[in-house]
Amino acid sequence: MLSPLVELRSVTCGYGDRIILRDVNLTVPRGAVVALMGTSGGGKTTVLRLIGRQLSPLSGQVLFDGQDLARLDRRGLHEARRRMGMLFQFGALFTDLSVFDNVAFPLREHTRLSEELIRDLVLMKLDAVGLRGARDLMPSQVSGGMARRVALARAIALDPDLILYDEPFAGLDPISMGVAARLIRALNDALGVTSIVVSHDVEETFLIADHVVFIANGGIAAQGTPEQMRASDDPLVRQFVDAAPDGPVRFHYPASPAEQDYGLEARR
Ligand SMILES: Nc1ncnc2c1ncn2[C@@H]1O[C@H](COP(=O)(O)OP(=O)(O)OP(=O)(O)O)[C@@H](O)[C@H]1O
Repeated sequence: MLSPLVELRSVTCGYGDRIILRDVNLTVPRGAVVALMGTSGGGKTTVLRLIGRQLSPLSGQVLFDGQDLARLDRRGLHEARRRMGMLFQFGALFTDLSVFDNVAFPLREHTRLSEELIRDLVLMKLDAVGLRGARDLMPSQVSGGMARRVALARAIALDPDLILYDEPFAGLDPISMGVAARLIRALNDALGVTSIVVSHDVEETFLIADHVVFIANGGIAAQGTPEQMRASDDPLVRQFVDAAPDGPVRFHYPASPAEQDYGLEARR
């Protein structure tokens, strides 16, 4: 069996004194679309940061293609990151560059390919997301859904092995959401990559994911195929799948007791 492309082994991490994930083990098989879902603030984006090594674990290991990211030197880390395409929430296109130049940017920045070759590659990537014809438009002239697809073309410009998506459906209308979801799956399979998708959108995510991981309360609360998750009787999974407002997910960010904050105790 092939080793997983990404693996978290007993990872504990946090920001400052605050522990966000405790002793987490996660396996992302090659070629799979793995979805990270769960409570707001639960640590989904934190997992992406660990994989990009924008954040280092306090203990445990994060492996990318069998290599412990913490042991890589600058060059090794640069190489590893080059193999990861990242697509963050609102795509963040360079507003003063055309669609074409946005996609060409990483190729110009990280390779010494000729402009002629870059042109072919950019048009291929734009074609893969259905936007070859939009190459000359400026970001202000494309819709939100199209902008997301341009950002995706840019994220795959350097032929990554892994694509990390943070909330790729946020702010999209239902049709663009469906298009984006199918595109993530289609690109995953056509390019032979591995994808990790952080998302709140159960329908779209379950449609395309091979494996769903629910992150809550400092760890992995549940995981399995979308079918297993749909059939699960875990209250947390149910709350998500049924989009129920009440359940084990807490609405409040941890805080000192309200009485104390409002000074009611002192007034008594
Ligand atoms: N740079 C940071 N410094 C301090 N705390 C942070 C930082 N980034 C995130 N956090 C905290 O870590 C927790 C996990 O954040 P993270 O962004 O991973 O959550 P998430 O599951 O992606 O949430 P959401 O679905 O709301 O985007 C949150 O409580 C957040 O406040």
